[in-house]
Amino acid sequence: MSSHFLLELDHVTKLFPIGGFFSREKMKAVDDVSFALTADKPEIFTIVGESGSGKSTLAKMILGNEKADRGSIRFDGTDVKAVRSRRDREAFMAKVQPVFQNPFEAFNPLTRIDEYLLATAHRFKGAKSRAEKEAIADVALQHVGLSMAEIKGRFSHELSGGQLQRIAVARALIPEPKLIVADEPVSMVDASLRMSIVNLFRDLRDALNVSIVYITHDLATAYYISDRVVIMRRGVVVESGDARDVLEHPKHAYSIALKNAVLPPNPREASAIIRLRQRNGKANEAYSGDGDRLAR
Ligand SMILES: Nc1ncnc2c1ncn2[C@@H]1O[C@H](COP(=O)(O)OP(=O)(O)OP(=O)(O)O)[C@@H](O)[C@H]1O
Repeated sequence: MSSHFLLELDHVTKLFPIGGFFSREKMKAVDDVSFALTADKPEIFTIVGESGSGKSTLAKMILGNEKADRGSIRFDGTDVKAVRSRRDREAFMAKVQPVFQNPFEAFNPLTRIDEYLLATAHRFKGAKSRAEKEAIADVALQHVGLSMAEIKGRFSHELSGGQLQRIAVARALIPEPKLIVADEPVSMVDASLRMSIVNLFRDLRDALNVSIVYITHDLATAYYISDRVVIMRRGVVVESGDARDVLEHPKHAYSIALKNAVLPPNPREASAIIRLRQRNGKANEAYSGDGDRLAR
């Protein structure tokens, strides 16, 4: 019985074809991943890994945009594969909202920013009059430290990346979701604003009881806001647990390398890591022992 889980991934695997049109070979982008978020208490659950480790594929499967080849993903007790009709899909999307990496791509430069929020208020909250839509949008904006008065009539190029990402979060809040899946939400945001955006997730967890799946390659922000983490390498979860335990005392060679690559203990070690990266192309390839990625 799994109804006490908000989100439950059970041995999830995703395969992608490799080697051209006639090849039958497939690689495991996500390989036998299991974890669960309880419905009892909201949390920030972070998926950490370098580029290509399968984080975004996992996010797409949780959002129902990619289907798992093996295993199951259940949200609020329902298999996301069973969410097929338009009506079920809308209901699912109201509960599980995405925030994407690039806020500049999320908004058409020719459309006024407030129009997105008003359209979302209409679609998910059934708001009809402009005043009603604006009131809903304003409440969501207040949660991210903005207001309708500040953004009304403005276009995306008139706002900073940080402001746009806050507006993207506000839009995600309008349907009153239970879960936000944020895929690298601060990597395109100015470094000086990153912490304020990730802090926002913490505030939302506490104020609105929303759980966050936070996907990042950045251990610093992961350490700062996560309740629990999983560390992924080449599709596989190599380590998981309480965020402080895992990030302060990583056990797997890859987690240790990832931590050292972000926070080099001393300059000599940092240079060694850089040399290793240069020699191998990627830090990933410097650590073997997790098997290959070909599907069998
Ligand atoms: N649609 C696709 N078709 C084929 N291969 C894919 C597809 N999407 C992802 N992959 C491959 O699956 C692997 C995992 O990719 P994914 O984007 O999930 O990783 P990631 O950890 O999110 O990395 P990044 O941060 O660079 O996006 C990569 O080797 C990628 O090339």
